[in-house]
Amino acid sequence: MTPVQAGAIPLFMKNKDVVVEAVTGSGKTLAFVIPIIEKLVRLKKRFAKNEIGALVITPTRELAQQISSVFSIFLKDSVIPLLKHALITGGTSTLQDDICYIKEFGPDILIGTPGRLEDLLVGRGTAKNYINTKELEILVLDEADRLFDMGFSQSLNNIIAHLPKQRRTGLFSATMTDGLAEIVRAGLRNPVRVMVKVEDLVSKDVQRIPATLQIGYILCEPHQKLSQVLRLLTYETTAKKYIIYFATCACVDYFFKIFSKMPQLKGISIYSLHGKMDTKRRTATYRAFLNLPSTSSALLLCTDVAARGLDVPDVDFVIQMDPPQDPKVFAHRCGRTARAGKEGKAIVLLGHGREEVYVDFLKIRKIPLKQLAYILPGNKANSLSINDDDIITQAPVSDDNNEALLEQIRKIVLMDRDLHDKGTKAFVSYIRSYSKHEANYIFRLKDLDLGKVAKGYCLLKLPKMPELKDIKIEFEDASVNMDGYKYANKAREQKRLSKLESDNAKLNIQQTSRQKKVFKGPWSEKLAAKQRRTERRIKRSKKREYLKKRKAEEINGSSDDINKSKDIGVCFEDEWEELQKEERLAKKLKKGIINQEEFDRVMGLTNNDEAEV
Ligand SMILES: Nc1ncnc2c1ncn2[C@@H]1O[C@H](COP(=O)(O)OP(=O)(O)OP(=O)(O)O)[C@@H](O)[C@H]1O
Repeated sequence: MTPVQAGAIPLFMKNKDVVVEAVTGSGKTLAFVIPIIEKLVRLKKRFAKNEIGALVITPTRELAQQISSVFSIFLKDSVIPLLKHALITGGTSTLQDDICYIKEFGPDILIGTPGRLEDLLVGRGTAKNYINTKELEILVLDEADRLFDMGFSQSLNNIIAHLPKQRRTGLFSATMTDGLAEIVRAGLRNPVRVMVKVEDLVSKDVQRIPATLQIGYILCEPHQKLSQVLRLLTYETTAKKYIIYFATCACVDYFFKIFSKMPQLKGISIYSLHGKMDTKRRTATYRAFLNLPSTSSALLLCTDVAARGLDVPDVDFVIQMDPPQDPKVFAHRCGRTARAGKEGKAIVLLGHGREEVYVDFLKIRKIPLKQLAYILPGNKANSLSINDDDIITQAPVSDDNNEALLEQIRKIVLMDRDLHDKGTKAFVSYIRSYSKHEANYIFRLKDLDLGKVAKGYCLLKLPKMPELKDIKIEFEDASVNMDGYKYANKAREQKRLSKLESDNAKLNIQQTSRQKKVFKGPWSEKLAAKQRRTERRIKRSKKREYLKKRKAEEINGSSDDINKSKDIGVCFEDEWEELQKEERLAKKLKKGIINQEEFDRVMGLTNNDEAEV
């Protein structure tokens, strides 16, 4: 057994509730799979088809799938034929499908994600719960701290409220919180805490990462990140399997397209995985990456959906383009390598200045990081040797090779407008995600050089977004004729062209209606018209002034009207009517009941009069 198994299994078997915290890849899965099977076997009891004896809840489908496959090893017909387990995650099957399956198959152990489990165990809306949990013996929450996060907490509370109080409960994670509230919410009774610590053999410091994991960081500018990643991928000759973490789904989509078109990465199979992918594609990608032969070179671009719990064999290198929004996820991401005693490396790219504070922030959390050199083209050998102490260098002010690389990518982007759309979406989503960092005293949007980020995303033009409004950005805008910028997909391009045509037609109509009508008559007429307009303007302003005064006097109680009217020398009875008429017409014009032409006609304004207004 691994240390965490040696600590947790006997306690769980002795009917204790357990809270287990042990570093990534230390074997926590077996620490609950074995006691669940052992306990249910010892019961020597047959559960009814709609009853279950154990429930394992995880935050992601992939993790549930993985745990289910660990159960399969033990519950194959020939080994323990009496117990059955089922994977319930939604996404690929409907609720009705799941109910039919359970009715027919009658599993004793359910493994799943909170949403679909809630539907089955508690029922939702008018739907009734189908599964009977009265006989439930064990509840396990894997990646428990994540399950207690806002997104899952309601479903989790509903499920837990539905389970019998007389049960054993186990919480497992590499980053269990100390929060008592969570333990109470999960309904643990007198829980025993199992913590497996790792000690650095040299410094004797306790750390929260596996002893075989080395974590390094490279300082660079936002527009140098891409070249650093590409150099890491091409220079590290011994590594075969990489995982690269990005901040958002849109970033994964964009860089997946870019990486797939880079000649430098020819020969490496590239996969992408994120939460907004269609479930079938997501499962297929995960399986394909999982089952790759150990000799093939492969790269998985993903979000934090693949940060926790996934046990992909032989991942040599984890690269984080950016630190995660939730600092707890940092150790989980790194922990996809260096599992079960194997060696592994993880690297995070940080910006100069404020972001460097993140290193100390992690150190306090017992996650030690070592600075690595900015990788220049050609310096393969020592740039990645995390053990080498004298390799600390700053990124060079100019890196011609980096500029050439960005230019190369911009050319790729120019080949398909879809890449420009994806890049813009990725950039916008990145900025939004950066502004939501939990450690926001380190990651402050106002300190981020957005121009350099845009350059690093190889944008051809800056998008309009509120975050960019008041910020001064230095950005070299590539002069692209957007109207002529085509989609590689023919149907999409055709659609764009049709839209462009109709937009242009609409614009023309608007422009024509707005265009001034040019006066083409003789000079003398033009002058007379101008004279008439000036007179009218004077009259109108006098009227307005008079009416204003009159109103003020009405309010003040004075009634010396006639004298006042003589003072301003206006015969206002006629003009009062004219003014009222004009006002009525102006209202109609505003509401669109009449058009400008009718207004002019009724008011006695000729086209010529109006021409220069
Ligand atoms: N006793 C053991 N002997 C050898 N290998 C083991 C043992 N227990 C587990 N392993 C292997 O160790 C690897 C990691 O195990 P597991 O996925 O359970 O880690 P974990 O602690 O849950 O990690 P994470 O925190 O990332 O979820 C797996 O490949 C597993 O097969």
